[in-house]
Amino acid sequence: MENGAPTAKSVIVAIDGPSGTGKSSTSKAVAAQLGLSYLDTGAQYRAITWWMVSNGIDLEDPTAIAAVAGKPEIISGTDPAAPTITVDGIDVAGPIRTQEVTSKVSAVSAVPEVRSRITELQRSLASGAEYGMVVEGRDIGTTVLPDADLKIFLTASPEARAARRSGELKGADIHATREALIKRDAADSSRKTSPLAKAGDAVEVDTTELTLAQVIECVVTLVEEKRAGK
Ligand SMILES: Nc1ncnc2c1ncn2[C@@H]1O[C@H](COP(=O)(O)OP(=O)(O)OP(=O)(O)O)[C@@H](O)[C@H]1O
Ligand SMILES: Nc1ccn([C@@H]2O[C@H](COP(=O)(O)O)[C@@H](O)[C@H]2O)c(=O)n1
Repeated sequence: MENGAPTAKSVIVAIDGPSGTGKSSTSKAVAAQLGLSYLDTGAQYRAITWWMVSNGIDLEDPTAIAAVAGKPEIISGTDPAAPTITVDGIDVAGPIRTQEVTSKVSAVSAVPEVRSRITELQRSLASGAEYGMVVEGRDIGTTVLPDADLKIFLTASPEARAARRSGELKGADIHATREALIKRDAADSSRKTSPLAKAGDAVEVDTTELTLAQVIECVVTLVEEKRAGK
């Protein structure tokens, strides 16, 4: 307690789910609203994939990927109002969103040496967040932060997710977008090391029929209830 006023206890929130379910948009808004830090773990896997592509690593060869997994220096800025990501000092926020990186990231993120490297970074950032952090990804509740105070698993129908993504990628074919989402989820769910999965103690929120504002409100309420010890 400071100046007689109660201070909110630090809180760690894990938000997982398949692609396009609204993890990033929800996590950023919840973190901003509650004064927490924010970590986009997908951006970290995209960043290491970008580095591998830029350095001509054979992404069909998991041994080649594993051999260089420790080389790039990846730094994530965790302010939800302006999250950043650099690789060896280069701002890669734009390049990590290209179709090339998106189509290759699942192969890189399936390699155990890549996962242990990135998981270590994630745990270190979460433990250093003074007021707590909203961490979003695929394996946060199951593997990275199994002791998180609150775990959320977002879902939505493939049709809703494809429509959201096609709205972002102007002119993109909705059927091709749907197939690409399903393919990436299948790869992420079937890998051996920490696959995309709902933690047993996660709260599942189906966002198909909800607006983004409704999802944010739902998660903020869950965090507040958790903080109040309900
Ligand atoms: N409930 C919602 N209703 C409508 N649009 C939404 C909703 N939630 C998110 N969106 C929109 O869907 C798109 C994808 O959302 P977002 O990037 O947050 O998903 P994601 O789960 O983080 O995806 P990925 O894992 O692929 O990075 C964004 O354009 C976002 O504004
Ligand atoms: N905890 C995580 C987060 C992400 N990945 C991999 O990164 C890819 C990109 O994620 P986006 O959220 O930016 O779409 C994703 O498809 C996974 O391959 C992961 O493995 N674990």
